[in-house]
Amino acid sequence: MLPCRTASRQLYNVGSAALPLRYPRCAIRFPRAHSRFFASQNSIPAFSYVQPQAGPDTIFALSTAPGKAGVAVIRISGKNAEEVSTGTPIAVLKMTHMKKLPAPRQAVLKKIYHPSSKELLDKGIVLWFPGPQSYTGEDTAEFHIHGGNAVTRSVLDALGSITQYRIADRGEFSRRAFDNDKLDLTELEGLADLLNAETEMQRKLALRQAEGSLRQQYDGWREQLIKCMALTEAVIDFGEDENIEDGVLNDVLVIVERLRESIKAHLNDNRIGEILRDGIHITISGPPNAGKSSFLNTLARREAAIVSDIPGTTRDVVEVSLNLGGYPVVLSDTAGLRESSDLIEMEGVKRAMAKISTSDMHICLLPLPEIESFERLHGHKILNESITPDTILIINKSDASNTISSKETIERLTKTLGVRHTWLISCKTGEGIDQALESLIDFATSSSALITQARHRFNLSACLAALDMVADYATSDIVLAAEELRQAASAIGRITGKVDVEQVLDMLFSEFCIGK
Ligand SMILES: Nc1nc2c(ncn2[C@@H]2O[C@H](COP(=O)(O)OP(=O)(O)OP(=O)(O)O)[C@@H](O)[C@H]2O)c(=O)[nH]1
Ligand SMILES: [Mg+2]
Repeated sequence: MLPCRTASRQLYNVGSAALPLRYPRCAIRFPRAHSRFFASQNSIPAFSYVQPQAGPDTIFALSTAPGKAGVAVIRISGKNAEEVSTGTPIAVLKMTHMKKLPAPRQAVLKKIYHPSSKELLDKGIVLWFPGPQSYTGEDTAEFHIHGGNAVTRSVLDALGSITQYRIADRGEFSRRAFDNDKLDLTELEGLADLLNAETEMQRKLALRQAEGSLRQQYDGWREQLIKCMALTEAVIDFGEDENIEDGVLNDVLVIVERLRESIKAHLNDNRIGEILRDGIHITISGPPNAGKSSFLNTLARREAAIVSDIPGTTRDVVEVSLNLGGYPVVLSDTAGLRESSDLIEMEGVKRAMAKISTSDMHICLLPLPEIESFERLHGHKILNESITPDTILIINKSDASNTISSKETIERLTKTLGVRHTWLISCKTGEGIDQALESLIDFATSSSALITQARHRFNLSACLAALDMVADYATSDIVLAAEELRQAASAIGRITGKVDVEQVLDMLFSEFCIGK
């Protein structure tokens, strides 16, 4: 099987001209569907197969933040060297005066010298990670040195003096890890998010993704699709052959149906992953004087918005960025919703409505003392327009009215407005605030793998659309069904960065023993 694989890799690089290479090597009859397969490889997006970087260069960079620090880590990565006299081993040996490389992954304390002038630069820890058991998959070394500016510069200069050593480009270590199949695109995105995470929840989400939570899920789906592709191709080419079992197509449809359900459920997640990554946008709206600005200030724990008993105090949108229980939140206070002849106030109302429509979560705040009149008037026009079943109704000023006698009114209003959640609070006494906060946070809790990027959602939707077509074509035109399966697999492959025809062939060979 190995020569086959090698030939196939060459195919990727040189295109269809190299096709005949694999036939004599594999000594198999090559069916017509496979030529269709190869022909379609031209449509694979550029990043689906990443050409390894040309040249034998070894890269190095300061991996810790620049500036004064206790320790600075300099990382070096180069192609796996056959001999210790090339690539990464050179720096390790020449700069520490060691006769042989240290044991892999074991810290050794060494003096560090300039490789040509032999000048002593620092004393630090040296770590050696022979490829492929390293972050990049290449031979890698780390120097943990003193974190002073002059020390780090001297060691970086010394590394730069070694032939074919160069400073790494931005993200080049990770790029090499991707090229060497150590990480897929979702893990790389998770890693980037982890470095940018500002709240506890963002950290957890990014770490889960960097650890491969999405990769496992998507790779599993892709594997299933590849199996379906192999089965369908076999039916196309050997349909009449007695080796093909009955009901193969049915098996494909069962798998496709299962995948459709799983992908649909994954897509139907209220965008929680993206929201957590980018921050939850919550808008507070309601009639004038309901206590919207007071609620914003209570959550922000500062006087971010002006509070007064004059209705119509807030005229514009006031935004505050918060960390609510580890979740990044952008909270917007808005102008009170009411009809007015004041042009400025109406502009504020317009802005409030626009904010509500673009936010991830909408809170409608009503004052308890006026709740009866709201019910009698059936709210009012603008207020009603802003409320959807996803709106969270918060009744404020519980201290200013009898909550027991209002209980029934609140229940009726909740029903009339058709909202699912209603909470009772008092910004004045703090009653119900903690529960409201907790419920707000509950909205964003989930332990499953979450979609974190619009790119994933786009490709998953494309995959789902292609799977819908598979079900449609399966009985009428199996060749088109096979093409839709290929589209579905490439859509998933575009998320992880893998689109590889080789796996389909492997699966086909193993399941049907072609050429036996
Ligand atoms: N008793 C009581 N008064 C409150 C409570 N919350 C806010 N208030 C008072 O209600 C009045 C209006 O509060 P704001 O927070 O300015 O109300 P708003 O909804 O932002 O009003 P506009 O900006 O005019 O739309 C102020 O006098 C607050 O002190 C509460 O829980 N209980
Ligand atoms: Mg206000």
